[in-house]
Amino acid sequence: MVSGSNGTTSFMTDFLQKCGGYSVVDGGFATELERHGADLNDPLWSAKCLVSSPHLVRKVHLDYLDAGANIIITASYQATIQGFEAKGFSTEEAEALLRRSVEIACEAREIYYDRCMKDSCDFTGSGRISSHPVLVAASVGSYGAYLADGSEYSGDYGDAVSLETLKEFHRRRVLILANSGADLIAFETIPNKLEAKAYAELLEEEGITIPAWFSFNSKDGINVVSGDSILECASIADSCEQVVAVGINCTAPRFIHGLILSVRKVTSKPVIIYPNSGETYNAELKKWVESTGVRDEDFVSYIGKWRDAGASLFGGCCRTTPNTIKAISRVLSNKSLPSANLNIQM
Ligand SMILES: C[S+](C)CC[C@H](N)C(=O)O
Ligand SMILES: N[C@@H](CCS)C(=O)O
Ligand SMILES: [Zn+2]
Repeated sequence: MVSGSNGTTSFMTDFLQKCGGYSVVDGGFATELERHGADLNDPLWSAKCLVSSPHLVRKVHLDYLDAGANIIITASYQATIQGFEAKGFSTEEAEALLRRSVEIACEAREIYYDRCMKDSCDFTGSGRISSHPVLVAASVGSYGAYLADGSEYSGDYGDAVSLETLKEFHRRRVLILANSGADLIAFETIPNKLEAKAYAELLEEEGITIPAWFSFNSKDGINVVSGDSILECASIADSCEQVVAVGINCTAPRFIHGLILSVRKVTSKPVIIYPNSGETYNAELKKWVESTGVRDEDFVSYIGKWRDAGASLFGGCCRTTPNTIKAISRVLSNKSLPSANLNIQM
């Protein structure tokens, strides 16, 4: 894997080039586990399946690869040492589960590559598919995700939580994921500036050499969910040497266009977007309020606009499915179409 600033700088641009200019990220992971029957009403949320149903975790990764994803995000969003310990696991077991999240994603990628090899897809000498290279991104969800009360949608941790609290909370987990065999770290659903700063300082203090992306969430299209300025948050990401992409996830599609324009004002790093379906989450019930989201067709019809605004990595977050990703993949590979005609047939 890359190390040193030069390698890190070109990591994502090289990858995008290999993918043909744009890259497809996977879709909602936890919500896809739920669609397959997993009960995530648990403080560990999706990380519960690392213990109870690793085969389902692998299947969901594979479904997204089959749908055309170039980047799969591990099941570690809500996997924390503190969260596992609260469930009675030892520190060693908790750390092993974090590593396991990456192993499962890597296994899915191997199965996918083997299958493609058998189907004689276009393989390069290096054993990678030229038109469909795949990265494994180790998810790091926020401190608010660990709290399991939906606070990644408020970003309000109270005055007792300082920069140091957040750095100490994430330190060991980030170190383990950075040395787990993942290609990069996905710091996702970042709800406030303090947590972005904590991640940036951690990466630097620990001399972490694998690349990372920083992805924020918003509920008004102007600021991140805490009310902190997206410009300030994205600037923190821009200043961090290890960060190879900056963007927005788990945010309603209608806010994405304006947010891409804002992010682009403060960084020339590749912009990643993976919106949710636009539905609302009830953190108490751990359930989604249905019928308020956009249909896959509508979601994907925005892709041309988001691409024109300057994004280059596209996927989905909560309540999007392999169908959404299939449609995104199809739209992006149809390069001959002008943006206004980037329509899809589902
Ligand atoms: C992105 S939200 C839907 C994640 C779930 C939350 N941390 C919870 O445990 O309820
Ligand atoms: N990668 C996580 C993000 C939740 S906001 C998931 O898709 O479950
Ligand atoms: Zn989400």
